[in-house]
Amino acid sequence: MWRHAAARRSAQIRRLLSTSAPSAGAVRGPCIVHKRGTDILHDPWYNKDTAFPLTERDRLGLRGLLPPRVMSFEQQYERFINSYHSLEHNTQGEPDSVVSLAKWRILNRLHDRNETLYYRVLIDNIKDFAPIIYTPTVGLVCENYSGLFRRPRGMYFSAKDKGEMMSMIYNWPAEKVDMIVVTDGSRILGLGDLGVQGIGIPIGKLDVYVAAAGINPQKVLPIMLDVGTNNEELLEDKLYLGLRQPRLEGEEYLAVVDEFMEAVHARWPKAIVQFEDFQMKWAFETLQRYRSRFCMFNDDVQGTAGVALAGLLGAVRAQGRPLADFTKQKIVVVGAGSAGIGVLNMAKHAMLRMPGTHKIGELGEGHNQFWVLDKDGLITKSRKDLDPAVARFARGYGPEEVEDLHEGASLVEVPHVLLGLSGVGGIFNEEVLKAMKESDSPCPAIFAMSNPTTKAECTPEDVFKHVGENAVFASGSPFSNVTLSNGRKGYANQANNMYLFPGIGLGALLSGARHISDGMLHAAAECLASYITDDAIRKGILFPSISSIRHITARVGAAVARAAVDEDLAEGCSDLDPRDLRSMSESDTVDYVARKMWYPVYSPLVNDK
Ligand SMILES: NC(=O)C1=CN([C@@H]2O[C@H](COP(=O)(O)OP(=O)(O)OC[C@H]3O[C@@H](n4cnc5c(N)ncnc54)[C@H](O)[C@@H]3O)[C@@H](O)[C@H]2O)C=CC1
Ligand SMILES: CC(=O)C(=O)O
Ligand SMILES: [Mg+2]
Repeated sequence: MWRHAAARRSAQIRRLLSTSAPSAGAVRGPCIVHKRGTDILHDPWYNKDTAFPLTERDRLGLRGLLPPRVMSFEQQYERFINSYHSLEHNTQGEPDSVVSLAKWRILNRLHDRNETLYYRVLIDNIKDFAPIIYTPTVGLVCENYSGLFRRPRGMYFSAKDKGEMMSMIYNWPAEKVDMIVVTDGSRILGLGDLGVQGIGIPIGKLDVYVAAAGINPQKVLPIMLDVGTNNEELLEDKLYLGLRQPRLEGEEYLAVVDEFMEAVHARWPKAIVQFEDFQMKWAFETLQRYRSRFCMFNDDVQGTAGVALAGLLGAVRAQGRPLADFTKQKIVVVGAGSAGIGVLNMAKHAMLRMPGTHKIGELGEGHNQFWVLDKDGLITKSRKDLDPAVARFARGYGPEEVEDLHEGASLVEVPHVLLGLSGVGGIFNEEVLKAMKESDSPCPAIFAMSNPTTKAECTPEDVFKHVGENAVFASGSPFSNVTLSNGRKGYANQANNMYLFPGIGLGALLSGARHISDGMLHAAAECLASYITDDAIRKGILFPSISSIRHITARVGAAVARAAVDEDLAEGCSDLDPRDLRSMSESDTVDYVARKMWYPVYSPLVNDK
C-alpha cells in the first residue's frame, strides 16, 4: 500500500519536473483573448506591436491597424536596445538626474505598451536596468511622481475609502493575484515621507519579482495605502496627487490597514503580501499584528536582515576565520530603525544558533557583540523612552563602563564591522573610516546600506582610501568597483534586500505557506550566504552579481519552500501537494522552482468571439 503511494508520488514529481515553463527560444501554448482590434493593441499584456503575424492580424481584427511589415521579437528587442543606447549617447554630459529620468521614461513607456518585450529586456539586462527601475532612480521617480504621472499602475486605497475596500478590491481586473507589495509611503528609501508618491516603490519591487522570481506580471499588484502625509512640502503642492491631510495615527491608522488586509485575504487568500517602506513604528506593529494570520512579511525588517546576515558571515570568511567565529565579531550598527533593528535581531539569533553557543543569554545583556547608534548617538540602558525592540540592544555599562562609551557617544569601540542603516549620506566620514584602520580585523568590513545613492553612509573610494585596500565594502545602491594601487579590483558589493525578497515571496507562494516563519527567513539568508565561493570571498566579493539574480532566487525560493515543509507550514499550491515537495531532493526542489518561473515569450493569441 505504502509502496504504491510512494511510486505514485515519484511519478508525480517526474511529471512536475518535466513540465517546464517557457524559456529563451521556447514557444508558448495559445492564449485565449476576449478582445479584438485596438483593444488588443492597447493592452500591454497581449500587445506585440509590429510582431503580430499576418494570420493573427486577420484573426484578431488587426489588419490595417499596424504597418504592413511584420517584425520578429528579436528585431523589436534590438530596436529597443539601440534606442536605449542612442539615448545614453545623446544625454552625455547632462546631469545624472536628467539622464536617469530619461532612461526611466523610455523603460516605463515600453512597460505601458508591451509587457512581454519589457520584461525580456529587463531580465536579460537586469544589472544595467535595476538601477533605473529600482534604487537609486526609483527614489527620484517617487520624489517627482506627481509630475511624472501619466497613467495609473496598481491600486490606491485611501483613508477616504473606509468601509469600501471589500468591494473596491474587486475592481482589480485580474482574477488571480499571487504577489502584493504595499506601502503607506511613510519612509521611502532614505527620502522620508513621500505620501502617495511612494507607489513607485511597490511598482519597482514587483518588477524585480517578475525579473528575478519569474512571478507572472498579470498576477502582481502594487498597492498604495494613502493615509495622508506629514510632508509639508507635499501638503502645499497643488499638483500633489494624494490626500492633502496629515497622516492618520493610532487606531484610525490601524483600522485602514486592517480593512485592506481583510479585503485582500477575502479575494485572494493565498496571495503573499510584502510590506515595504513603512516608518518604523508601523513596520513592527503591522508585522506583529498580521504575521501569524496572513502570509506576509516586512521586507525592510526581515529581507534586509537576511542580506546583512549573509554579508556579516561573508566578512568572517573574508578574515579567513571559521564561521563559528561570528560570535566573536564586534559589530557597530548605525541606525536603530526598522532595518537596523531587523538586522540586529537576526544576527543575534544567528549567533545563538552557532555551534558552541548553547545557552540563550550567553550573548545576552551587557555581553553582546553589538553597539547600536541612532541620531542621538550610542544607545545605552540609561536612554529614556526606548522602544522595546531597540532596548534589547542597549548597552548596559555598569561597572565595566569605559570612558568613551557612554550614553550618546559618537565614537565607539573600533569594530570588525561597521554597518550603516541610518539614511544619512556621508555619515561614515574620513574620521570614522580612518578609525576603522585600527580594527583588529585583517579585513575591516564597511556596509553603507542606506538608499538611494545620495544617502549611502560612504563610497567605496572613501573606504579603500581611508580604511585601506584590505577592507571589504558593500552598499545598498550600486557603485562601481574601484581600481586599487596594485591594479587589483576593490569590489563595491551591493547589499540590497533584492537578493532575498523575491525568493522569500516565491518560496512562500510555491509551498503554499500558511505564514512566513523565522525558520523560512533564516533558510533564505543561509542560502544566500552559502552562494559565494571561498575564492570569491578572498577577493572581497561578498555578494553574487545581480546578473545571476534569477538563479539565486531559484535557490533561495527552494530553501524557503523546503523550510516551510519542514515546519509543517506548507499547504501546497495548484499543481503541487505538500507531500510532493517533501519527497523532492534539494536539487529537484531548485529545478521545480526554476521551472515554475514565468518567462516572457509571445503566445499565439486566439479570440473567443
Ligand atoms: N540595503 C538595503 O537592502 C536596505 C536599506 N535600507 C535603508 O536603510 C535606511 C534606514 O531605513 P529604516 O531603518 O527603515 O529607517 P528608520 O527611519 O526606521 O531608521 C533610521 C534610523 O537611523 C537613525 N539616524 C538618523 N540620523 C542618524 C545619525 N545622524 N546618526 C546615527 N543614526 C541616525 C534614526 O535615529 C533611526 O534609528 C534607509 O536609507 C533605507 O533606504 C532599508 C532597507 C533595506
Ligand atoms: C532596499 C529597500 O528596501 C530600502 O531601501 O528601503
Ligand atoms: Mg524598503
